Amino acid sequence: MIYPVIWQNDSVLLIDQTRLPDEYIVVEIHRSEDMAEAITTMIVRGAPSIGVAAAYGMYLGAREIETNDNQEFLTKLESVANLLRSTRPTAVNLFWAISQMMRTAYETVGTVVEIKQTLLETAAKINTDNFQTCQAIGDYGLAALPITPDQLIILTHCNAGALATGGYGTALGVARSAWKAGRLARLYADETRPRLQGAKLTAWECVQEGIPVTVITDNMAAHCMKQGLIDAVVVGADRIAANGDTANKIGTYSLAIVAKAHNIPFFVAAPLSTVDFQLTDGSQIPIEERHPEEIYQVGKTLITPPGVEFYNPAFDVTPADLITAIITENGAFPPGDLLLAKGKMSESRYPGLKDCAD
Ligand SMILES: CSC[C@H]1O[C@H](OP(=O)(O)O)[C@H](O)[C@@H]1O
Repeated sequence: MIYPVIWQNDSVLLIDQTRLPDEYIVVEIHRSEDMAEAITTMIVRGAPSIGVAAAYGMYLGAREIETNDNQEFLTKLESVANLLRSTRPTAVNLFWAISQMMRTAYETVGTVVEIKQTLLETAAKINTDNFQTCQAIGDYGLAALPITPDQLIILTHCNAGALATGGYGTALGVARSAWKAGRLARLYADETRPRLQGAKLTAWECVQEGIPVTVITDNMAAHCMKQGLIDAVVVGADRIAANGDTANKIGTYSLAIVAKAHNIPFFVAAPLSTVDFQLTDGSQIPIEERHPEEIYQVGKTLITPPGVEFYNPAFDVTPADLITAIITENGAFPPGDLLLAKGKMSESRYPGLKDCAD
């Protein structure tokens, strides 16, 4: 099993996702500042993964605060939270995880030393819970997939796999569950310009586990659908508004339009910690813009002449009416029924779910 974020020997180990598939490099993170850098530079990436990473980053910052005064500790911990909040704006899981860690710090009755220990335990719980959540998403997704006489071909976009989560994956979790159940013939993976998470990361995960995978360029998806090669599209999410509008990797919106045009079911797979119930619709989701170098440079090759300008939004928003169902750890729901999905979650699990403030 692939775990992108591991606590070991008093430090956080991250699979460096910028080095895959050529090299499998693990980096050790000891300080919150280095964790923030790892999130910003996408050494660790994927909405749930950066939530887990931020949670451990909160602990790494907390353990460096030298005081026995609880109020001074909490004030300084807010500074750690603000540093981690400044890394990437779109994935609400980052803000949700930080919110859980701050809630833990405020609600733990004890010494600063005891609060620090509880913070480490909370980060570990967010990590292991996400793995279990993804397994539930995978199994509910399997049940939601179309029933076909033959095995299915699923198309996915970017990487919503084990690398993007606490393990197992969301969209790839559905593919894994279908593969284990003998219902998946093959996964088609959009390469996903400009960062190529599909070609580099989704393909790598499939090869590691012997799941048949075909990589296509993003502009081939419509042709594949027209040829009848695709039975369903399953993607991840970075932030979902209360009405089901979903922010995900750039290119997801056009994929949803093409799926609709070909009457192919389009699923979003995401934990409920990805739903921002404070947003009424997708127009309020902040969209990260990244450095244009990601567009004009592929490896060491420059692909555009000097003198051009660039626009590099890392995400787009798919309207709820293009989404067949949102698959959560509590089941698959129409995009407009997310409050019903949340209602099925025991409040005691994450009381802070409702305050995923940025
Ligand atoms: C499990 S959902 C992961 C989600 O995050 C990715 O974005 P990035 O690679 O920029 O962190 C992509 O949108 C995936 O669908």
